[in-house]
Order: sequence, then structure tokens, then C-alpha cells
Amino acid sequence: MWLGNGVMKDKMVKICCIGAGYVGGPTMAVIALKCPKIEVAVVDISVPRINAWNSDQLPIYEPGLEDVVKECRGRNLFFSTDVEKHVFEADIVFVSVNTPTKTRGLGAGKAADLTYWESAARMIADVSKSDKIVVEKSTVPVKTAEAIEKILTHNSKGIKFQILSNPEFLAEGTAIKDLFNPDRVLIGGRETPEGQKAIQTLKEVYAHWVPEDQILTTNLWSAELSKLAANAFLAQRISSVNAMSALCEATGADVTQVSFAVGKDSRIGPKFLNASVGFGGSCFQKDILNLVYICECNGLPEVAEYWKQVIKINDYQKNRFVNRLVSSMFNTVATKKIAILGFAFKKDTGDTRETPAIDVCKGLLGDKARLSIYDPQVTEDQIQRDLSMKKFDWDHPLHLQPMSPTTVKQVGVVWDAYEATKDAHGLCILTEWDEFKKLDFQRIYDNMQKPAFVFDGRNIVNVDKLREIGFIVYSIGKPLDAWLKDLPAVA
Ligand SMILES: NC(=O)c1ccc[n+]([C@@H]2O[C@H](COP(=O)([O-])OP(=O)(O)OC[C@H]3O[C@@H](n4cnc5c(N)ncnc54)[C@H](O)[C@@H]3O)[C@@H](O)[C@H]2O)c1
Ligand SMILES: O=c1ccn([C@@H]2O[C@H](COP(=O)(O)OP(=O)(O)O[C@H]3O[C@H](CO)[C@@H](O)[C@H](O)[C@H]3O)[C@@H](O)[C@H]2O)c(=O)[nH]1
Repeated sequence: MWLGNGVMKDKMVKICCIGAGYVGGPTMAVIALKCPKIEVAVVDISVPRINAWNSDQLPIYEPGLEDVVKECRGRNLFFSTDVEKHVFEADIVFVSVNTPTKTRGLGAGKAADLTYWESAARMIADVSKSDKIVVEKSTVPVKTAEAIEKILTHNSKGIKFQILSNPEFLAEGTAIKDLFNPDRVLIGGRETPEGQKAIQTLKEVYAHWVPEDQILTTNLWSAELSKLAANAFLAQRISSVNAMSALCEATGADVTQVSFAVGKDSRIGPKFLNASVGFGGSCFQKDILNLVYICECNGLPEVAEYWKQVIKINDYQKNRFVNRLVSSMFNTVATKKIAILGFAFKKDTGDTRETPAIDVCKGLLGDKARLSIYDPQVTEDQIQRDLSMKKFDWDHPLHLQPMSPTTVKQVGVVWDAYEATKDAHGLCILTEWDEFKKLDFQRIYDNMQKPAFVFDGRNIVNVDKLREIGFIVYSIGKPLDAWLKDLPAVA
């Protein structure tokens, strides 16, 4: 087998990545671009997904991704459903399958569901005829490598596997930028000579474009836990500023000014302090729940409770937004048309996993509103599917109900912000798409019912300008409009 210490620079190395999703696809495309001597195969059991990767219409929207894929596809980057063949041929196998929250059985609602991971590991053991490095790319509970090692070694037929943890820190919408220029690459491995050799091998892949001092190496458990810790810290900042936004509204402070002032402290820093309707995405909630579960399993209930609060504040923020909206509009939105601008969990992605828009829309539908939704990247199918799905309820129930087919009929999806807002009583901004900052709000106002309301869940509108036009404006954490001040406090 090919080993580290510079050998790979002269040899065609083969990498296979199991899982052609938001992480597997872009990460492998960038490895293929930066390492022309490495052959990279991205494999998946989903035929439509692989077909899309091989077409002009990639399965995910990510700025810059198309250019990278076009340059390498067919050269040293391949997308295939022939999972076993490519695993068999590979020197390094990345596993980047989904690790969602378990919805049933032991640990339901918190623990990570490792079904996909385990089945990938068993398949690797089954088809391998040569030694391999197996890399955990998925986010997994700390100590997963130990379980995977057991599956591989008990089924190995004498083949040697080295397990590495190499968590991914890219954010959607900036994936290519993050992969080109990562803050750090983290590689954890066994502290044995074989483990250290495997670390060196993977390090050499990244060293094609990442400065060596930014490639951190640790033991396996530190690498696994660092990923959960990083997401927990990031989400905690958002819940902290969102908690402050409620206090700002109660006191007349402006959350943008507060977070600017706080972020000027170099020990705190300015990033990730934007108050919002709540964080979404497939990672933050799932990974914190996972962390909570691990703490509970390790007999640390106080630590578990501490991190749980980050999610509780996030749910509180989404509920607070819906309550503000309904109470401002005479305590009912029944039969009123509400325009929803933005459905993705953040700008520059079409991903809707755990988007706050789902909870806000369900809250409004629960009060019998009619919704007209516009998002530049999310399809009607996806929106209808998201709004029909029941939300898993652990111990922080939102006032949300599963959608009946009749309720789904209350939802219209349109392809233009002006169309969405026509004749609407209120408009909500739920994703910070750049195009929403450039809208002609006078035109929108003229075509809306009066009084016309704007509820800005992303703090992107110019509140004063909109008030001059005649809107009643609510913007998270900003001093309240006289209209809202006179209403009873919402919680
Ligand atoms: N999305 C992100 O921004 C992000 C960032 C960092 C880390 N992560 C982590 O990376 C992992 C993957 O996330 P994602 O967003 O790419 O998920 P995803 O759902 O987009 O992709 C996972 C893919 O794995 C495939 N798959 C599942 N089991 C398989 C098997 N046995 N064989 C072949 N293919 C299989 C699925 O069909 C799917 O296409 C998760 O653990 C996630 O927490 C995600
Ligand atoms: O100041 C902020 C920053 C973000 N958000 C929201 O937080 C969510 C998550 O945003 P972001 O972290 O930018 O996107 P993700 O793609 O979810 O990336 C996170 O989750 C990934 C998966 O684990 C990690 O790899 C990344 O490092 C981590 O940033 C989104 O709804 C954002 O709108 C805010 O509300 N305020």
C-alpha cells in the first residue's frame, strides 16, 4: 500500500468518498482541483443525485462550485453509483454520509443516527482487498472511530485499516471559499506509528494548498469532539445575541448597535453576532442535541442542560417572531395573505433543512393565514414537502401542528417578490438574500393592503425609510414602532 512521507507526490493516488451530498461533493471537487495527480471518485446510493452531479444541473446550489466541477469532472473527478468498485480501488476512503438525529429508539430526539455510517463501514470491510485509510468526514459522536474500528477489524479478513477523524468546517453558501481557504484543517488519528503515518498521508493531500501550520493534528477523540464543540460555540453566539434582541426590544436598545459594540472587544470579535429569527441548517441543532446526549450518557446533566439552553432560546426566538406578527395584526392572521420572502436557512443556498422558515410558516398556518412564498433557490415541491412534515418534538414543543392537505392548500409558491407581496397584509423576510435589500418597497407598499406590515427576521431593511413610506415595521431587536409598543408584551 502507498504510504505517507512524500511518496504520493509521484504516484496516482485513489480517493473514494462515500456520500455525494453538501459536504462530499464540494470537498472532493476541491481536492480534485488542487491535486491533479489524485483520482477522486464520489459515490452515492442515490441514482438521481449522481445523475445530477454528472449533468449541467448540479444537485446543490453553491457559488463557485460549478466552475470547479466543470474543470475536473472526467479528468480526475468522477461521480458514480458503483460504490463497491470505487471503494475496492481506493487507497483513502472518506465517509461523508448523513448522520441525522435519531427519531426513534434509544436516544431518540438527541443521539446521532449512525445507521448510514455503520452500513458504509460494513460495506468497506466486505469489499476491501487491500489496506486502506478510512476517514470520518461526517460529523459523528465522540468515540465513533472506536466503533467503526471494531466493525472494520472484526470483518477485515487480515486487511489493515487506519481510521482518521477529519471533520469538515465549511458553511453552506460559502463552501468553495471555505474549502479554498480554511481557517484550519483538523486530522485526528491513533497515537501509534501506523496511526501517525496515516495522519501524514492525509496531511499531504491537504498540503497541496493549505499551509502546513494550518493543518492541525490531534488524537481521534479530540478531533471528533472539536467539531461538535465548534458548532456548539457558534450556535451559542447566535442564541446569545438573539436573547439580547428580546431585551433590546423591551428596553429601546438597538441590537445592531449592541452587537457592534460588543464585537469590538478583540476577545469577543465581530463575527456571528447577527440577531435573527433563529439559526437553521442541518448542523447546529443536530450537533448540539448530539452533544447534549453525550453529556447525559457521561453523567454530566448540568453540562447537558447548559447546551440545551442554546436550542431552547432558538425555539423561543422563532415563536417570539410569530407571536409578534400575529399580535401586531390585531391578534389574528386568519385568511390574511402574508408574503414570505426567503425560505432557505441562509442566503446563497437552496437548502431548507431546519430552516426557521418552516417553523414560522407552520406557526402562521396554525393561525389560518394564507402564505405566498418566494425564494430564489427553493422549489415549490421542496417547500410543500417541508410544510407537510411533522416536526419532531422532544421536550421543547413549539405550538406547531402537522399540516393537513387542506392546510397545505393555504400555501402558494411564486417566483417573484412583487407577486408574493401583491394584496398581502404583511410581509416577512426570513432569508437575507441580497436581492431583498434592493426591492422597490414603495411599489410593494402601493400594492399591499393597509395598514401594511413588514416583519424583518434578518435585519436587512432600512427601518426608517420603510416607516417613511408608511409601513409598520418590526425588525428583530430594533427599537419598536409606536404601533407595537402599545401592544401587550409577547413571550
Ligand atoms: N452540510 C454541511 O454544511 C455540513 C458541513 C460540515 C459537516 N457536515 C456533516 O457531514 C455529513 C454529511 O452532510 P451532508 O450535508 O453532506 O449530507 P447529505 O444528506 O447532503 O449527503 C449525504 C449523502 O450520503 C449518501 N449515503 C448515505 N448512506 C450511504 C451509503 N451507505 N452509501 C453511499 N451513499 C450513502 C446519501 O444518499 C446522501 O446523498 C453529516 O454528518 C453532516 O453533519 C455537514
Ligand atoms: O450571526 C449569525 C450567523 C448565522 N446565523 C444563522 O445561523 C445558521 C447557520 O449559519 P452558518 O453557520 O453560516 O451555516 P452552516 O452551513 O449551517 O454552517 C455551520 O454548520 C456547518 C455544519 O457542521 C459547519 O461546518 C460550519 O462551520 C458552521 O458555520 C443560519 O440559519 C444563519 O442564518 C445567524 O442567525 N446569525
